[in-house]
Amino acid sequence: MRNLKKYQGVLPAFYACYDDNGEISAARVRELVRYFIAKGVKGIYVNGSSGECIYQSVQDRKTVIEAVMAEAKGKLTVINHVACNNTKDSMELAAHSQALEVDAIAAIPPIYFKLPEAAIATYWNSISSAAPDTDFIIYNIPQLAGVALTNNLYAVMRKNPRVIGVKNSSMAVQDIQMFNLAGGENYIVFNGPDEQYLGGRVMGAKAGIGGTYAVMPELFLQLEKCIEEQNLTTAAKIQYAINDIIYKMVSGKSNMYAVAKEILRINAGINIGSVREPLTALLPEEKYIAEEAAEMINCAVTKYVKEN
Ligand SMILES: CC(=O)N[C@H](C=O)[C@@H](O)[C@H](O)[C@H](O)CO
Ligand SMILES: CC(=O)C(=O)O
Repeated sequence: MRNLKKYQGVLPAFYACYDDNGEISAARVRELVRYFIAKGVKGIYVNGSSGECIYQSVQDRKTVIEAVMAEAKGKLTVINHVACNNTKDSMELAAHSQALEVDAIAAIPPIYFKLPEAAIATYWNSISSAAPDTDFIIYNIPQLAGVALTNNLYAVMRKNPRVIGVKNSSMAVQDIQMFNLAGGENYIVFNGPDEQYLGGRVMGAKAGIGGTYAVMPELFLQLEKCIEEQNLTTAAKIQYAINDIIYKMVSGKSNMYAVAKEILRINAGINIGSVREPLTALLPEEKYIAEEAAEMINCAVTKYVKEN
């Protein structure tokens, strides 16, 4: 039986950290890692959607994970998403990740061309073969990738001993049940949608990876604690509060990650720049959205974390 304990808990998705010219800043990456260590999260998910991965060059992504590992090694579980939509670059990043001793690599399926499942399996297995001593996590995010992980494809992938589970970002919580039943105890399913962390955990996810945890890690850690203690009434209240905050974050035209980065500036004093085009930066007339969300987070932390 595999020991998957290091993956269990709250794992924020790591944001792209830019300097004032919009280039990756290693120093700002390191600052954000230190913030997560101080917050007490289990680990981080680097270079995923929240890391704006598809807008980063191979070198950008290497710079990010190198800076992450310089701070995080031995302190956080680190999962690096390495898929680049072509096998060659993805394998290069996989090998680079293994050399840096990340805990696991992850990959979305190839997007744009509609490939048969056998080609998707070959893509993932080729990537995994470039990191032969590193755990591999399948990233299922059909609403963005345009391809869904099926039970059949998952069964094929489990023949690869490096595959340890699925980060499931599809919106249906029963998908978590499906992957959990298929893999059993030797595999792990990560909840994707932050809005249903509670639902995902109840349906069998043992952990969560999410794009909004970074702005409110205390709330997700408290939610996780309530779930572990089977205090589901309070857990539901915290989940509702989290969802109000997320709805606020996405209520305008600005990209959600741009809003999140502004919240980090307001609440944590951390400046990691904005988002890379074609994502929409925080519009000046929508700064209030970040300010209101930041305030909502502080109120919820006071109510559910500090007063408990
Ligand atoms: C579609 C998408 O990006 N899903 C992310 C990962 O699963 C989530 O963590 C979202 O960022 C989050 O649920 C906010 O909607
Ligand atoms: C979980 C998430 O948002 C990511 O892939 O970065």
